[in-house]
Amino acid sequence: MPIVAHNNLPTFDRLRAEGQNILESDWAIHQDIRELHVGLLNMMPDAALAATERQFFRLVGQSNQIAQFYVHPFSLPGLPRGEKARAHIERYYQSFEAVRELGLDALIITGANVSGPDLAEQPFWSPLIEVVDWAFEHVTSTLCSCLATHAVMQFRYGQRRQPLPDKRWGVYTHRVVDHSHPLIDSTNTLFDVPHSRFNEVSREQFEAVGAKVLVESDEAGVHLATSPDGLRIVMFQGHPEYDTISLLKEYKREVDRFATGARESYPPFPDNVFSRKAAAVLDEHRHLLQRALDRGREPPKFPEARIAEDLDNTWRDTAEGVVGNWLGLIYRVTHNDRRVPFMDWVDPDDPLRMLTRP
Ligand SMILES: CC(C)(COP(=O)(O)OP(=O)(O)OC[C@H]1O[C@@H](n2cnc3c(N)ncnc32)[C@H](O)[C@@H]1OP(=O)(O)O)[C@@H](O)C(=O)NCCC(=O)NCCSC(=O)CCC(=O)O
Ligand SMILES: N[C@@H](CCO)C(=O)O
Repeated sequence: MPIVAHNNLPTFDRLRAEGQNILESDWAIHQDIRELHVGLLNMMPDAALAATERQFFRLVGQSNQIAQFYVHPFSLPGLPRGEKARAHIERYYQSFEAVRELGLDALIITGANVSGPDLAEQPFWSPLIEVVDWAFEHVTSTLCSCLATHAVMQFRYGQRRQPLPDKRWGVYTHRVVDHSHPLIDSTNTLFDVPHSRFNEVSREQFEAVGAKVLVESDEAGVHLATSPDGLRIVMFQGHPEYDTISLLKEYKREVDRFATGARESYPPFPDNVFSRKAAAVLDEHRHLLQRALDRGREPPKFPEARIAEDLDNTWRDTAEGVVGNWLGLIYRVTHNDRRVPFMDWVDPDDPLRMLTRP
């Protein structure tokens, strides 16, 4: 939440000049204080469905301890679902139609697991476009994660993601590229973000369509970019919402796939995740697993608990900071009627310029 400039202390001028979020006192008095409504379009596969819910609820909830947030999860027809996940969605999720009817201030779209190279062939393609197109006109800002970013870059901006030679998988150091943007002007300038993807949209592709690249990694590429207007679509390629154990879970899944013959090669370690001690335990497991397979014996149990207790999380506080900035910016420009994306004097094509009242 912004600080109110309730007198003429020179510090306010200095902070304003830095681009800090300062609320003028006459605006503060008239601000329409209310709760914020955040949609969560959860496209993650069944095994990660509830974990992903928790991750984004946590990020939104912990980003600000004062404002009230209502998070509205919904999903899309066309995503393959087992019985349990389908029942969970039917019981606890809203339909897109119901969400659209009541309106949202913000929308988060998760990543998804897809098979096949062409996103446009996926069964969720048309429903996803419908949601994003509606949101672009009616929701103040949409935050896209990973595959959702790739989909938006393809259908809104005509830039197709490219397959990577090897899966980009691990935790990587990133730098803030544009310090002046209010989404990241108060974060650390150097911070970590997990990535887990086979595909990539490059910096050149973002820049070719006028998107603003805000956070990038030498090793992992672009993490954070926005639509050319600076706010209406916020695109993550990484997974700052991931739990400390998420990449370990994915590694364990790959080891299990090797054990059952579903993958040929033993999986590499995700980058920068395991300590030397953890790597030694996992190498030992690989050795025992290979020996069991060679002798036709039951594979040993994956040493998950031993590894989990040794993992560090080096990305969460920055993730919360960015999400807090995002929700704060949305609050400043959103209309009191939650079905209307912007207050009357905000220019949808340049909403950040209107942070100071005309
Ligand atoms: C790795 C697995 C399979 C792990 O699930 P499992 O059911 O096997 O887990 P498990 O070991 O049996 O443990 C079950 C417990 O762990 C929790 N759990 C499950 N997955 C978790 C996760 N990722 N992070 C944190 N907790 C997790 C469950 O809620 C459950 O908790 P309780 O017992 O407490 O209930 C899953 O998380 C998964 O499918 N993740 C992959 C997600 C994915 O596809 N990402 C793609 C996005 S990337 C993208 O968008 C693609 C871009 C591109 O293609 O380039
Ligand atoms: N954007 C509104 C808050 C949401 O109703 C205001 O600043 O008054």
